[in-house]
Amino acid sequence: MIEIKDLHKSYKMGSNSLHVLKGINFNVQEGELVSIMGSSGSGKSTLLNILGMLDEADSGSYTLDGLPIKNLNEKIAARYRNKFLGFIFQSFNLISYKSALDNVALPLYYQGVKRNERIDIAMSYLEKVGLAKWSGHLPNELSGGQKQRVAIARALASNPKVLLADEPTGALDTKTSYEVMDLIQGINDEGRTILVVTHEHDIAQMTKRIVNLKDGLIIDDTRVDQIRALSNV
Ligand SMILES: Nc1ncnc2c1ncn2[C@@H]1O[C@H](COP(=O)(O)OP(=O)(O)OP(=O)(O)O)[C@@H](O)[C@H]1O
Repeated sequence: MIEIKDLHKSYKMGSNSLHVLKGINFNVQEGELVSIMGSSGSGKSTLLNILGMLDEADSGSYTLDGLPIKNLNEKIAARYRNKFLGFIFQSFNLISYKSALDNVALPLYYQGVKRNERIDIAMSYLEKVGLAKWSGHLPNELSGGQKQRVAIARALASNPKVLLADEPTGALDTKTSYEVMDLIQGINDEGRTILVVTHEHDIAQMTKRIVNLKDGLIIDDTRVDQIRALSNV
């Protein structure tokens, strides 16, 4: 589903340049649930932004579902993003003056889906995340966990192949974090490919594979069941 080869990215700062990704290689198969870990500044968000087609690498290649992602004009990039990718953010990024239902329906509006159909689809995803009863509520009438559920329903509404989650539990307490990860696991069990950026080890342990970044390089890439097997020895 995702193939990354020798990816490099630097940021220019005046006459200096900061080399953030220094040759990243990794593949994600369809249906995987992968966490990307690493300390602050290791390049996690930079990598996620490139995977999300919000930024481009300086060199190397990125292939998404067989399509090379390079030099796309913004219109085509936006079409690919809508078709392939759903985003979940730490701060939920819900529109404050729209109801939960309208927030979930918004990506469908941009895809040109008719209003009645948009509402039906959005409602079915709110049901899926357990929030049908809250459909008419504004984001500030919801708890953090409920807001993240709405954001997950919104990410799913356009039926993307891959979900990209940037610190999805970063603003939540421990119990709510585990509930949101349970939901993410359930969505993955249905076959959806999911990448989760997190700096929390407990959260990464709830995925199936942990990729560790350090100073712009992958220093470890391990299946969680192997870690469990080793810790049981
Ligand atoms: N747009 C930018 N311009 C200049 N430097 C940037 C930019 N974005 C990120 N950086 C720098 O690149 C490095 C990697 O940042 P990045 O946000 O990818 O790390 P991260 O692992 O996600 O960190 P955190 O866990 O703190 O979010 C940092 O030193 C950061 O200051």
